Amino acid sequence: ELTLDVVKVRADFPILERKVHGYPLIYLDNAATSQTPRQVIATFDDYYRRYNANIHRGLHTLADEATAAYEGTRETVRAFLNARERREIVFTRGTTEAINLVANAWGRANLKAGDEVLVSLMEHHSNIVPWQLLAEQLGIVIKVIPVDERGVLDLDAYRDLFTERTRLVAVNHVSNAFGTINPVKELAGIAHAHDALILIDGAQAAPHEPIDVQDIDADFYAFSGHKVYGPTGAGALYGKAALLEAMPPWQGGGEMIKTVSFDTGTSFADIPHRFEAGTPAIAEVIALGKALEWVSGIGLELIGGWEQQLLAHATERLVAVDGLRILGTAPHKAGVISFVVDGAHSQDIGLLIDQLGVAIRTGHHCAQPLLTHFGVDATCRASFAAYNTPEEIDIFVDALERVIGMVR
Ligand SMILES: Cc1ncc(COP(=O)(O)O)c(CN[C@@H](CS)C(=O)O)c1O
Repeated sequence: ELTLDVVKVRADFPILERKVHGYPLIYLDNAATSQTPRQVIATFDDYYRRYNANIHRGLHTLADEATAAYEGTRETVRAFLNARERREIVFTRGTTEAINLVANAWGRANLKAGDEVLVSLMEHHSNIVPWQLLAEQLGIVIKVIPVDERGVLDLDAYRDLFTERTRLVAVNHVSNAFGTINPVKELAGIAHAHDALILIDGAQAAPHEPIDVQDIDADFYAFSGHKVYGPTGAGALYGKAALLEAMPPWQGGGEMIKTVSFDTGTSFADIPHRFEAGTPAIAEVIALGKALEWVSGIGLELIGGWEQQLLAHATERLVAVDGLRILGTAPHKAGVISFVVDGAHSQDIGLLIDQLGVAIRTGHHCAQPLLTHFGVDATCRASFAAYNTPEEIDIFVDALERVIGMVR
């Protein structure tokens, strides 16, 4: 079957030529942020050289060109998520802002004291803390969906958690700490059967597999551009049109209004601009569109298949390391591996392996409740992308063996 041409892919990433402490960079922290292809980098240069202007307002050529490029990305994101309508795509800074938008614009208008929100134990803090803030301010109740010893969401417990007060399920599509891929279509069906909505945090799914929000029947879906080979500062919230239309704005300012008057009050813009107050990160949004075009040019299925091969190779090599324990052993995982090593602190491993040019992440990965449940306060985490290779994984594991020898 078709396989990804990793040499061709790597040629698009100038940063991969870098040396770190004299060693070739081995970048395995893609769950934190992915690297940026030259086509995306060039977008910034082109924008600021040729058509930088504020959007939606000016009636001049540059403003028209900037607006067309910005709104062109809305169509690119619509297609990427297979949303029905372009107006169902709201640009945000990223996943965190998207989730906060839902919590504040939908949550405050629709949740009242005693209403229940189901959140899984494997959530990232950006899909926990906004709901905790609402719980403090509105008196809503957060219930935690447990996971089993593999880091797989407990579906039976999920079903049992629903009551007539359950209004929303907030879950990630893929765990950034353990790599678990959740059956979001099934989770959505169960939520809807109980008249609850579902928000899906897609930050770690968007880079690894095709997303179809209509097939999933997601009510809200969020992702960040910088994890899908795009820039920081641009991401998107998908929301069903009927839900977005019924939501009040969450930030006030220019762009999100139709008319403003001290006498007759203010009327708000239609969706999605109602949720895009002020001057946005124009170049970043345009670059996000270019990143998604780059991904589609390679093919997400091909990227996902390649990462599965890398995950299998890395898992095979890591399980052979003496004293190493992998956390997160779901049968259905994305390219993320968390592990601990007996007798060695994760942070020490991360610092020392960096001296050999290898970039992994160590710590709690903004998933403290999950790690605490598994009895650790930190793990080492390697996460893969389209430009990684089996040879890089071998260099990583050989370096890991060396470093473990030093710290033990
Ligand atoms: C599942 C999940 N959900 C939300 C976020 C937040 O994305 P932002 O672009 O920062 O808003 C992230 C980002 N996780 C990074 C930084 S903590 C990681 O190293 O795993 C995520 O993985």
